Amino acid sequence: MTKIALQQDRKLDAIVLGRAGVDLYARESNTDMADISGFNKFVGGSAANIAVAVSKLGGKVGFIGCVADDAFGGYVKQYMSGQGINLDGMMTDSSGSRTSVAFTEMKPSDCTVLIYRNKASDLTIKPEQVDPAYIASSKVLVVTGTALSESPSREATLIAMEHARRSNTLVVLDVDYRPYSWRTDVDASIYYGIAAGLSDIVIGNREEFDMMETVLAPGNKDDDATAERFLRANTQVVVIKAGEFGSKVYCRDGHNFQQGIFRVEVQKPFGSGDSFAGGLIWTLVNGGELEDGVKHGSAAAAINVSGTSCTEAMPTKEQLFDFIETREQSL
Ligand SMILES: Nc1ncnc2c1ncn2[C@@H]1O[C@H](COP(=O)(O)OP(=O)(O)O)[C@@H](O)[C@H]1O
Ligand SMILES: O=C(O)C[C@@H](O)[C@H](O)C(=O)COP(=O)(O)O
Repeated sequence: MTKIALQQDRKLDAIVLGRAGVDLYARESNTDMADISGFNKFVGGSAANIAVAVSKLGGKVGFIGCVADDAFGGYVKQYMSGQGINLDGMMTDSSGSRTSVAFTEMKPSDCTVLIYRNKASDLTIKPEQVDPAYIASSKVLVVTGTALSESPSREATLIAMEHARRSNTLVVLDVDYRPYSWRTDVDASIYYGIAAGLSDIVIGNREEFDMMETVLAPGNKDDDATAERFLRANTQVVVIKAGEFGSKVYCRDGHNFQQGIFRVEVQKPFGSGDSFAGGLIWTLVNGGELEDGVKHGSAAAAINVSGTSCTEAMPTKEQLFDFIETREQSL
């Protein structure tokens, strides 16, 4: 079993950096975008989803991001603070940028998710708006990688990671790769490479590691070789997620293991990665073993994909343990 060393004397368990926005989910299941009659409104965005996941499990969570100075921005902040999330690092931009908005179908597979991110407010966050003392008040900094896609958010993210390293705040990178946010895969792989080297734990799926290997190992599909390549600099753990095939975990000391999934009736595929990260991080900040963290992440993801939203379908601690007790894992 593997323990991840963490500073314990911190006010917050985790600060998540990235986008918080509005998610509009189709009212009808198994219906194409063109035929949907309307949408239900929730708060979403990869980073907000992870923050809510950790908070609902009982963690003390903060957030670094930016929303627009408008009604959607207000809605996102109101919901997140209602979830007990500290918003000292949440900025509001009045320059005409827009809070990220996602529209989704509600289908178990081949599910369209359209994200409107023209002039996205989250990407306007500036390095000088990132407070090193805030980062030093947390056990973990979780970075969602889309924040690296554009300046000034890119520089804000890199300095946040640098502050975290200086204050012994554990850094987790959730790759969260959205191809349309980047000019080219080469650009993306270079910035992700820098960010991965600043991270203690790197979490991504195979396609995301393919992108990160664009320059260094184009065409590689071998998870073992990928892990070896990324277990460098500060990185102690690499997690390679594989949807219905579970996940593989590699540690710097040579230990590795796999985690299967908990089979459920899937309502929609999105939200799995964010709930997985939430369950894993919540376990680690509470002093749990890495193996248990990955199992909790896998269970939280299964619960989430069987629900009809991302944030609202994140489980509480009681729901998570009840679920694990009553379900079989398929390995
Ligand atoms: N259909 C599913 N049923 C149960 N668990 C799932 C399912 N899809 C994904 N998961 C769980 O969620 C984790 C992350 O999902 P994955 O799709 O790999 O992430 P991402 O959305 O970031 O690509 C998986 O490793 C698995 O544990
Ligand atoms: O990340 C977004 O901006 C929108 C999300 O809230 C959305 O629901 C989604 O696609 C989450 O997917 P995942 O990150 O692949 O789990």
